Amino acid sequence: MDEDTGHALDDPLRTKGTSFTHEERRRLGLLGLLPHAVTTLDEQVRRSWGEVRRQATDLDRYIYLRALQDRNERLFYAVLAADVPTALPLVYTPTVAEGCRRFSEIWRRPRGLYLSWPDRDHLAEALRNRRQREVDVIVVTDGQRILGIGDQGVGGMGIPVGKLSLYTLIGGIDPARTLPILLDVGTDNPTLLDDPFYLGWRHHRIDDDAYLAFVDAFVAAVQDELPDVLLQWEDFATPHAHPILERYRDRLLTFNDDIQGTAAVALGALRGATEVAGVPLRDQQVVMLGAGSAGIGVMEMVRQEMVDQGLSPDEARARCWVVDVRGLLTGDRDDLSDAQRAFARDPADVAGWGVEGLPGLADVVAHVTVGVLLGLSTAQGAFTEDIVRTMAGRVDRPIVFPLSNPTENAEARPADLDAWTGGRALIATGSPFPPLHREDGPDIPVAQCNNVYIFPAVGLAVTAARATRVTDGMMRAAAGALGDASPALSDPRAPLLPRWADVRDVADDIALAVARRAVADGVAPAASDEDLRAAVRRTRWEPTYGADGSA
Ligand SMILES: NC(=O)C1=CN([C@@H]2O[C@H](COP(=O)(O)OP(=O)(O)OC[C@H]3O[C@@H](n4cnc5c(N)ncnc54)[C@H](OP(=O)(O)O)[C@@H]3O)[C@@H](O)[C@H]2O)C=CC1
Ligand SMILES: CC(=O)C(=O)O
Ligand SMILES: [Mg+2]
Repeated sequence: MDEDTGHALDDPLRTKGTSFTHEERRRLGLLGLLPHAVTTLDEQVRRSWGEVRRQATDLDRYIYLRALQDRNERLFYAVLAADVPTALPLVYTPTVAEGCRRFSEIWRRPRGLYLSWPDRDHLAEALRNRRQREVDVIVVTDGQRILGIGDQGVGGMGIPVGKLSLYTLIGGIDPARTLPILLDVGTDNPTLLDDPFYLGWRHHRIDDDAYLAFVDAFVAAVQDELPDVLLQWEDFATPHAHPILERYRDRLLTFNDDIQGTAAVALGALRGATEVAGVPLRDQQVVMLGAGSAGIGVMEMVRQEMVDQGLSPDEARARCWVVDVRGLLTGDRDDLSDAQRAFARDPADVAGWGVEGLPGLADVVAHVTVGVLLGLSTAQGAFTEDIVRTMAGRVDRPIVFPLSNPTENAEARPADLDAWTGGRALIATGSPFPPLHREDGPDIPVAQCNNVYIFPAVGLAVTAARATRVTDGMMRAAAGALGDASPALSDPRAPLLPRWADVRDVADDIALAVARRAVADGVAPAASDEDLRAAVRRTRWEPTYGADGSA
């Protein structure tokens, strides 16, 4: 009984803490190990929220919730589910950014796998040591581009842990079947290299061929051990993100969240926005500030959507403008990747503008009737009052999405956008912001256009449908289903994306659309809609206590 006793109380996936009944306590050898009272899960949830609120700062709340996750996973998810809008900013952006920055300082217990360069010849062994035997979803990062806060080395682990908790909360993926992984190939962050408490491999980053060989070895180990797993790449720096995706997308069940997930959520939010603006995407001029993985990924999907709405590829391209830290992407630049080059403008397009050097965002907005302004640049405040007022002087309903994370990286604050446009801007942000105040009616919530609307549903879809690949069509299907769920389609004053209270129902709808497309694309076994719907339902894990303490 001794070992079982330890398991029932200490195993975070099985414990019920004070909710073990007296009968269970006798049967599992727990008698005397708990105070007498038997609480319900609901009481535990309320008590935990009291604890969360009593913490002094959001970082303390993050630490409390992460500790709860390590202690009792079902309670942790029941706590999150009880108040998603309050919980999300604590376990995800913006607080997770602080959790990553201070990862070594706030370290409590291990979770997931740390695959370090010095152990490169033993990756398969390390993978075999995982606590979870069967795994549906891996989220992996190398910590180099964490949100908009750069290289966090081993601290990047906060992101796979956080994303996977949302796979469970929103997508219903069984937490026992999720695996966060950190590839520790060093860090170029001088603060971390100098930090005596830094827990990662204290070394500058490995790069180039050696880096790619390490990633190859990691993928080979995953394929051997977990051939059916969904492998999500997260927060890789742009020079690695695209090449890695291209290398594996036709060989594995895999996708890059920053490139593809962000694209799908942005397109989903644009659906409601263009509807309210009364100008379809095919008739908009779209400007993206930021030409990293996320910005280019979004623009690729935007352009494809314009083509689907009837434009030729060249016509669609002519409506897309991408600006990075140097300025507009133009064909005469020699610093562009292939993915960026696809959006480079002919220098002749801007020759008549009379601008010295490369046009910047303000120049583009001054010379083009921009209807959609998107930001994935990490550049705080880059959507200035002048830029936004100029844009709003040309179009009735300017669509402005400052999407960079965390909060301090946003290209503009919604309240400012609202003021500068006289309430006409259609806004969505990457991190949460307070609602917009209205004198003549209720406050208007700001949609959070974050890939969290997409990746949990994609995970649910591929798990339920037993898909073997993530196709572009599946990501488009996700965008379409999310767009269909936009509250703004039926009420122009409503937010562009669904309320958090509805996010799990919306995830089911997205998952069904993605699963259906997986079958249509031939990457999942044939199944009827009814079968897929039932599979989605069956796959969804719920945070409840079973009838006894054994499972
Ligand atoms: N809302 C969401 O769901 C998501 C949001 N994001 C956010 O998007 C941001 C970017 O991510 P990602 O693309 O991966 O990051 P990158 O660092 O790869 O890309 C940033 C891009 O912005 C450019 N840039 C930097 N500073 C400026 C500036 N002052 N003016 C104009 N352009 C600038 C960079 O140019 P250069 O390379 O020349 O320096 C680069 O092209 C992050 O903040 C991230 O958190 C990402 C994914 C999802
Ligand atoms: C949301 C997200 O994936 C990012 O900011 O990187
Ligand atoms: Mg990311």
